[in-house]
Amino acid sequence: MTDCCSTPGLMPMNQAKETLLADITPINDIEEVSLNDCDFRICAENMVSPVNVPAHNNSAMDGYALCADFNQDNEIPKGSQFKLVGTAMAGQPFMGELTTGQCIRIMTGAVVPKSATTVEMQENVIVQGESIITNQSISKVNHIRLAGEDIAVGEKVFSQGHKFTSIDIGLLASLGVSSVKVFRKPVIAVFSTGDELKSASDTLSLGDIYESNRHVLIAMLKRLHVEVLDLGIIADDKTKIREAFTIANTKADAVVSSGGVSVGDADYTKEVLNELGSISFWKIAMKPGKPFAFGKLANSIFFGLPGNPVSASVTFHQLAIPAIQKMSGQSLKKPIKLIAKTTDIIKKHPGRMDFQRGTAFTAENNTLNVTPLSHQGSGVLSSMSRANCYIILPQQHQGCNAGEYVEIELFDHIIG
Ligand SMILES: Nc1nc2c(c(=O)[nH]1)N[C@H]1C(S)=C(S)[C@@H](COP(=O)(O)OP(=O)(O)OC[C@H]3O[C@@H](n4cnc5c(N)ncnc54)[C@H](O)[C@@H]3O)O[C@H]1N2
Ligand code: MOO
Repeated sequence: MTDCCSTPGLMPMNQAKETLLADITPINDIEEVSLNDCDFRICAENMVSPVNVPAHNNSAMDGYALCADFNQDNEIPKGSQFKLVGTAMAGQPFMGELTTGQCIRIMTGAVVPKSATTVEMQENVIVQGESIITNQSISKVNHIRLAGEDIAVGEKVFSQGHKFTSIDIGLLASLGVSSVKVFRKPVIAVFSTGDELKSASDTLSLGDIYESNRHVLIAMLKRLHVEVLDLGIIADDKTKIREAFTIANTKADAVVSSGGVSVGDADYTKEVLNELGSISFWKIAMKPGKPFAFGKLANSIFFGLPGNPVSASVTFHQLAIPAIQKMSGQSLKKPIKLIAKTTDIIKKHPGRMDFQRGTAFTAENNTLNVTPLSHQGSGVLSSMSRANCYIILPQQHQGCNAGEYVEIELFDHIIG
């Protein structure tokens, strides 16, 4: 039996994603921000290091920098004696050089003189007056952090499209960089359509529901660190929907609506979009999310999400988020898919690619297992909230028994 809600001619999910991504032009406006403001921002140029890190050969240990002759095994034998001629601290280098048989006291991070052949930990020597004696054999170039061994001057540190992280900020600081060039954040307009939709402060009448999609979408957009233009709840009224699209077209790079994209009598979103712009495709072989629509206004990209809360969240996450990332100038990374053993039967009719919701866990024998959530309905947001992964079943998959293996995708930081 095929999927009851699948109709012939639905665009395969992967084709929909490729078509949509191919239509996105990355933002090219560049701005300069200070180091402490670049977290989550997208690098707008290929960056090379202006300096060596570390800047100088320096000691990895508190101990002694020695100038020694090494035997054939590149070692200094136990019992060798060195005369102490000075001290090097971090930030206070020893200004002279050593000759064979000499050493200096040295602290972690202090510059190692060019003439020093090795550094030994203080635990491995005995101090006798103005000399030290090795209490074990010592190998060459020990405990010296070489100049440029972390990053060499001129080495590429970040590529255009990289999203800066907290650690990257530290790395940039270690290069003496105080500001970076990043792409402007895209502005994303969001609205929900439906006469039945009410805000938390409203009293519900028969048939009304509390609106949730916009809140999910805005939360995901905030995690993406883009600018959000919240256009609120729009009634099932062509004029009001037209107004919302007109505002979005002048102020936003993309507009995301939910609801009104199916075939119901009040499903006006598609109709208005056809008037003001063009629809690239509508209806895909994806469950949940069949009526997903993608198109363009004069100045903005349009994502029309289905109204059902799970359908809206999954299509937004799977299709709109990668598109917005591309629009932001970010290099796209393919999501990591894993293979897990299902603990329960999985039901599926062929016809659409399923993104079922599951909880993945490591079993006692260290194998990755997944339990499909018992309620897979497109309106059951509570089961999505309990899930930590998608169970992805290809279009022609027909379900499987407990103990069989399926592909899963763990929820990322945008949805999880
Ligand atoms: N005859 C057919 N009917 C439907 C089909 C179909 O192919 N033929 N497709 C079904 C599928 S699949 C989906 S998904 C829905 C999507 O319909 P719409 O995008 O037009 O969404 P609405 O009808 O406006 O709403 C559906 C459902 O979701 C609730 N909703 C809507 N917006 C929100 C919101 N912002 N927050 C919370 N809940 C929301 C709404 O009250 C409805 O219950 O169409 C099927 N029908
Ligand atoms: O595609 Mo709808 O999103 O199955 O409920």
